[in-house]
Amino acid sequence: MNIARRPRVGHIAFLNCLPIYWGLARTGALLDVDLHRAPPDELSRLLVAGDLDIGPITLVEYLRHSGDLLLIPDPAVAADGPVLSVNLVTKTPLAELPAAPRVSLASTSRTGVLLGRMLLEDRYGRKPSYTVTEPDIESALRDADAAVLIGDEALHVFHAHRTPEPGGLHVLDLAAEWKDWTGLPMVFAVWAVRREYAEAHPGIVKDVHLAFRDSVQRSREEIGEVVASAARWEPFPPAALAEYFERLQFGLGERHLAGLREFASRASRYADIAPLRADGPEFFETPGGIGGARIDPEPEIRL
Ligand SMILES: C=C(O[C@@H]1C=C(C(=O)O)C=C[C@H]1O)C(=O)O
Repeated sequence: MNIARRPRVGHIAFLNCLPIYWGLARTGALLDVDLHRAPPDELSRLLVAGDLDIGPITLVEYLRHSGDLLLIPDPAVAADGPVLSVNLVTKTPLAELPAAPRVSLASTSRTGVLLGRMLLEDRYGRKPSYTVTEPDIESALRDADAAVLIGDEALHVFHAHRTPEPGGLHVLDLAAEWKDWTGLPMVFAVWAVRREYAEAHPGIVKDVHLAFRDSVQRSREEIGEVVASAARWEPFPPAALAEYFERLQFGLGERHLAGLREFASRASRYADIAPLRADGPEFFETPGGIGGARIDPEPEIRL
């Protein structure tokens, strides 16, 4: 009997991850992982607790637990400018927001809400009081002047209020604000592996990494199909989905790492987050390098 178990891998239950997982179904790699689909706060908790082996973790929780984790360079959920789905939603224009506004923070978010706090306090000079609420707009704005929302709900609110109307809500894209403030991309979620799992199963980690890399590449090549299949089930028109997937970035380049480090150094002033090591973040070392032989070799295809 084969007693090996599949790696337990997280899947954020948001549209933004569709292009990351799309290709796993196309290549069959989906059958080699035990996939858990949940909101990002839940996935982060499971990875930190050791109930998942590899997968997405919101940047703030990665920074809190970086000693137990190794970063995988892609995928990631990032944006260099507007992301459309991490928003500060206000009842008045930002300039008219009270000096001490009541601000709701979506319960599913750790990174977007901390970014919102940084901007409100350090950039816009407010002294908010915060409440964590359910992640939908009605709950969030019931007793508040403003709310930080993420994911599909934030994307809905963005589209509903894209064209400002008298008495309507105001939507501020926090990744765009971050870029304006720092000149850098914003990284919302990274993929990480538990350190002990990486030590015990480096070949599996490498294969999972390469499967995700292939998947994202395939999605980019077949983006029309990704959009068409999402549009069948999701309440967004194809053009909105195409625009969204165009905005999202799914890997960590040098500028993303600079953005990540900048966020980490500011974050340690707000929350119980230790500064990153000077040479951090620490990456999973792919055995044989990314271009090296696969642990589970595939026949080479020659044309
Ligand atoms: C861009 C997004 O990034 C998300 C934001 C997160 C957070 O704020 O903690 C967590 C995971 C990411 O998927 C989004 O969900 O809209």
